[in-house]
Amino acid sequence: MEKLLIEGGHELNGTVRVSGAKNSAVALLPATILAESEVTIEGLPDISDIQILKELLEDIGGTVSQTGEDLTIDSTNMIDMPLPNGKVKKLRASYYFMGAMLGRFKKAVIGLPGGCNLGPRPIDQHIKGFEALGAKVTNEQGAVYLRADELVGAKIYLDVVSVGATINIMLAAVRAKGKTIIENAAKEPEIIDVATLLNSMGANIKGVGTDVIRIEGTDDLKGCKHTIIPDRIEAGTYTIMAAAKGGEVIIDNVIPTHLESLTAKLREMGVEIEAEDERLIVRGNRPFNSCDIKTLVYPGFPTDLQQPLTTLLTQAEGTSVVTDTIYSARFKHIDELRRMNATIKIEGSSAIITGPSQLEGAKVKASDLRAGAALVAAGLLADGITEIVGLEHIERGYHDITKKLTDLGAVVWKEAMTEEDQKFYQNI
Ligand SMILES: CC(=O)N[C@H]1[C@@H](OP(=O)(O)OP(=O)(O)OC[C@H]2O[C@@H](n3ccc(=O)[nH]c3=O)[C@H](O)[C@@H]2O)O[C@H](CO)[C@@H](O)[C@@H]1O
Ligand SMILES: C=C(OP(=O)(O)O)C(=O)O
Repeated sequence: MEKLLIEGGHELNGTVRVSGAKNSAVALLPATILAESEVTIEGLPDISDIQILKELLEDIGGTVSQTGEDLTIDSTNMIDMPLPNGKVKKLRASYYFMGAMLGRFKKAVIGLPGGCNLGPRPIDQHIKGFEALGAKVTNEQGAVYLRADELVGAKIYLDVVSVGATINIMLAAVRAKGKTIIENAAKEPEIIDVATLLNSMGANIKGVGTDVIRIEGTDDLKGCKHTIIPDRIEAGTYTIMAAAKGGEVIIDNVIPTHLESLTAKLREMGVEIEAEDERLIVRGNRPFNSCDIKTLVYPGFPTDLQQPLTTLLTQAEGTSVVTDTIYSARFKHIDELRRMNATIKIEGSSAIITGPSQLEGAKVKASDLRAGAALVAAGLLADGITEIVGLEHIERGYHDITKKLTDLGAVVWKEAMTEEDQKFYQNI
């Protein structure tokens, strides 16, 4: 087991290139099951979620070959192998095997998904959608069993705006007979990316990016090539880090409109940001103004950037309130930030941050992916050395964060955990 060490205080300068979007990638790979031939996805991030999905595709009989950041998946010989446990529990997006396998085989057995522990993360809307398409869905000993004689298009109204349910229903509906309409659909850019791949395979999906998606089903899907969109959450994380410790940092390979909710808030705080076609130029200008944030579905402020932004708000003058309306308990990073001398209290689904605080290096634990990103940002700002464990969470979503930060001038390295560390971290 390794820990990440950061010597705080160093200014960041230079260019960081953003990788392909995790939340697209984790849906694009299962979507290839539907093609029954060869699909190439270009520009995938090198993160542990992708490694696991690759293995799951091989477990059901797929052939996966890799050239640099590109994967080619041949799904011709895949079978409806049950995937009840083990790897599926290591990530959230294994739930996309439900929609994709149901679409292709009309049958699937998939363990309940894992992913970041952010409080309750039900999948009732996914199941409601599959049932509306004609599947019988049961839950037995932690696995979801799905079976349909045939899938028939239906009108499905989502009670909750859900990224996962919107994509999962799309995956099954592209192979259903007739027309499916998803109402109150989510509008995140990753959903558009998945629909673009499916349409390149021969699907007929209209309306993605709005809250009504119309799908005309077909069994005639084929192989294709697709380039993934850049990761707006990784880009946002580096933008926040650049605001905290720039210097001048260029965030390269971004779609600036995907980040407008963040850049608007950062400008309100006093951060200087120039947006060009595919890059952001960020300059950290102290003092920072305090501001209030409420996470919302896209195009609102993303919950996945709430935790890293909280770290930056510890540097703002006065009181800021961060409210998470998507995951009301997504605050596991707060105790760790307090350990580093931040002044933050939690009231209901809000964190109330009073700044500015000089953060101090400490031994802290990343309990989930974006908590990890928040702690890395705190380590860059802190006096002295910060030690972070829980790297397995960070590596689910950040392609080589150590190298990217080192290239910007941060002092960051990994070390093996000692027995003393193991004992210390068991108690926090
Ligand atoms: C792999 C992936 O893409 N993960 C992202 C995805 O997660 P995920 O797709 O799991 O998140 P959803 O958009 O589904 O969840 C949004 C809200 O709806 C609720 N809900 C969801 C489904 C359901 O059937 N019933 C229900 O009540 C959830 O508990 C949550 O409160 O979107 C989240 C919200 O932007 C992000 O934080 C995650 O990074
Ligand atoms: C919550 C996240 O991921 P997942 O849904 O994969 O757990 C995230 O990317 O911040």
